[in-house]
Amino acid sequence: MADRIWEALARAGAQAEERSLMSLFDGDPDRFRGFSVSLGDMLLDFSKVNIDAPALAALVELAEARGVATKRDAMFRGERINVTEDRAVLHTALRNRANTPVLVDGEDVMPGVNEVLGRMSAFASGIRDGSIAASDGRPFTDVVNIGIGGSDLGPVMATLALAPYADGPKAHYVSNVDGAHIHDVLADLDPARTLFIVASKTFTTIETMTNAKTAKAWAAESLGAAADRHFAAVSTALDKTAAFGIEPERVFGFWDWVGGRYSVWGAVGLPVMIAVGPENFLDFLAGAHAMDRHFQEAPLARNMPVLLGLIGVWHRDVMGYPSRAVLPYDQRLSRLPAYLQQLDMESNGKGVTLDGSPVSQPTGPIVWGEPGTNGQHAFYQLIHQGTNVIPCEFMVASNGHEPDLREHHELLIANCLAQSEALMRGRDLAAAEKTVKDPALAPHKVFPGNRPSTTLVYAKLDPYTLGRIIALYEHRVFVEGVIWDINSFDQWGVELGKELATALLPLVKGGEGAESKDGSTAGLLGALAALRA
Ligand SMILES: O=P(O)(O)OC[C@H]1O[C@H](O)[C@H](O)[C@@H](O)[C@@H]1O
Repeated sequence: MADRIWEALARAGAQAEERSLMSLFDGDPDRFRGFSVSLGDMLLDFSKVNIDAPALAALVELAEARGVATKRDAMFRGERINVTEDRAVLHTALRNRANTPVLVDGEDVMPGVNEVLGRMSAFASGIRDGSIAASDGRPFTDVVNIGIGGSDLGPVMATLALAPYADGPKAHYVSNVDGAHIHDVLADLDPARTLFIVASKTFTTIETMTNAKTAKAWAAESLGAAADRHFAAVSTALDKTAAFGIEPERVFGFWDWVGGRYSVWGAVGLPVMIAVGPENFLDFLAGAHAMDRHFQEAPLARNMPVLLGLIGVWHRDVMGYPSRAVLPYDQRLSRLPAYLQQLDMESNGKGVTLDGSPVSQPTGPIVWGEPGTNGQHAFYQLIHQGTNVIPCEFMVASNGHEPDLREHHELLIANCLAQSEALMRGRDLAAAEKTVKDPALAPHKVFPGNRPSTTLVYAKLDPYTLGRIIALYEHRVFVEGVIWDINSFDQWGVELGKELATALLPLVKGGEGAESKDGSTAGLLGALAALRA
């Protein structure tokens, strides 16, 4: 069944190679309506993807044949779909604002979810109003989250995205084990007014533990034993947070059924909640919940995450494009590409199917991007005229948060729409010749065009909309993972480097044994040792 659909898709792809994107609009005046999908004020336009109605129908048929709906329902029901770690996948329960029961092994997880959310809200409110004070009784002015990967990227991205809503203590983030990171963050802070949140699902991650120890020593240097009152933790490993000396009432837990890169909706979101307040944080959850409901209820052919996933599969597997660019025309989404790199590439950068056999087709693409308009003045050259076709995913709000700067926003929107139009239209040699005096220059001014893009528009980047955007991308990754028959919820690929780093550390410190390494690694160890000041 699926083979037949793939064959039909391959034929559709060959046709698309021969056809101009513009011709699809010529043949269908209603194309925008047919090739876009809405959820409230949010609209995803995919009419500038080189796909026609039969190809779209074949993709939807593929989603049906691969069991996207059944697997989606199994995820929401709490089945152990993360088979290699034997875990359920229930980040959706963290934002289940309907509070309907969600069972794992027959037990409803919602009371626990609500309890942590309630404790987070009380703690965040206490920090914000000063009733939970620093050791000298004054309010905290700064919060430093120490975490990495899923315990960092989500809160960093969301804190920046929701900056207009931030009225609490200032949030800072330390992730890199490079001492430069914690050094530069602490340089401007007063230990007497700083709260640290040590966020680590496992509470073993070497970067986070190293940074946490350094932070503790820094705080203790001026506060002595009172430094303990400047620490909180977010983890699933409550024994380890206790061993680190963090009081149990300052520990916010989550569960093994929440993957790190899917964890911003729960305790990992604590620094965001402290910055913007519990109400805004709940709006963020409500937005994600609205997208969850849409994903569960809308027919596949009108389902935003399903369609975005199918477009991803079309570009990756049918058209053979190796990467995709995420281009938010929204400065406050400038950390979204980095966030999506973990979400997408750690989830779908896999080479074996669920049963361990090699995949038979390309899986997750390379995801990258920067906000527009900055990207236009940097890498868009390659997107327009380079030799790879890079599908672009634009996003832009109808309104900024700065009503006095409306002209800026109009320019932003004009640039966003101009880019997708230029990518689609291109400019042929005849048109290029008209723009130059010297005909030898004309080929340099040719734009191949026919370059696909999607555009997501929304009223305003508020907490509810941010929740919808992130949940949209989470489910898109899920849909693609189901079609590729891979496990989107494990991350074995990050292990080998960690093991080797542990083994290399004694050699970096000057220990014997470099000769047991390959020639390059031994040579680099020697070169770095020789340069050591
Ligand atoms: O939250 P932690 O247990 O400290 O993990 C932090 C990160 O490190 C791991 O190596 C994984 O690649 C990520 O998925 C995870 O988010």
